[in-house]
Amino acid sequence: MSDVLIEAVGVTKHYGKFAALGGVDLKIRRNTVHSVIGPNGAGKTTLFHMLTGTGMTTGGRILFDGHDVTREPDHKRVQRGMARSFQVTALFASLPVRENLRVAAQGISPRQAMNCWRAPVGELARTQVVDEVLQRIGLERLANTPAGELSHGQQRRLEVGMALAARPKAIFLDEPTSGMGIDDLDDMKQLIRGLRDAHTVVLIEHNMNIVMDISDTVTVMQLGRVLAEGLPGDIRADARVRTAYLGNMITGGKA
Ligand SMILES: Nc1ncnc2c1ncn2[C@@H]1O[C@H](COP(=O)(O)OP(=O)(O)OP(=O)(O)O)[C@@H](O)[C@H]1O
Repeated sequence: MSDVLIEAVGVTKHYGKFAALGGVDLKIRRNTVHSVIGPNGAGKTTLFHMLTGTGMTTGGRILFDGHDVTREPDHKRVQRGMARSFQVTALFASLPVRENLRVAAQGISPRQAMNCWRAPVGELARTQVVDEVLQRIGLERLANTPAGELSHGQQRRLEVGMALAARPKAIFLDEPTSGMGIDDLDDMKQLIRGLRDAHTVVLIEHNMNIVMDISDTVTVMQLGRVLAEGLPGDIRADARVRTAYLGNMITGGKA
């Protein structure tokens, strides 16, 4: 089995004449936290969309777990083991945390899950997955609390849990710490860091302290291309990266 789970080869994405991605090569190794950073408009979200199948590439290839998935729609890639973290709006506010996770573990939309005629398939296995996820996201004691009553930080952890409930090989997190208070950041950091034992994490994150603390590999994008890639320490010290960020953001207060 290859060490690489996800590979992008010369991926381009054009919107009319504008190249949002100008030929991106990327290798994401299994069981690592791989962060994608870069200034606003660098192409991070577009790259996520191409990797997860939310959008289709203009050119190049995307390989996942040894399969060429370039032309596969997102739901097919989900079946192969890719998951994106849900948005808070995808949580059922009035349903307990446990029930939200149970719905996600069924791999179907919340609305379908509300269909009471649906047979309870694999109930035991699902309960086990839900228990595992509850523990991972540190919400066991709030399992019976409606999702709408959780703090913002807890809801963001539940979003990650919703993606985990599908037992993905790769989990894509787009700014999982956005809007979080300082108290919640450490919990999220530990959660993401810990995912590597069973998952591969691809992360877009603007908080440089977090990126530098929890990443195995950092890819820096600029103007739709990869500017630099390497270990966090090397990226922090890279002169080109500092220039791209106008010198200060990348230090994350730890220059
Ligand atoms: N649907 C679209 N049509 C035209 N241009 C687009 C479209 N989506 C993205 N772009 C452009 O592609 C470029 C890359 O956008 P993208 O959202 O991927 O950047 P980003 O690195 O995620 O930025 P941010 O950090 O601000 O989220 C930007 O210049 C953006 O305006």
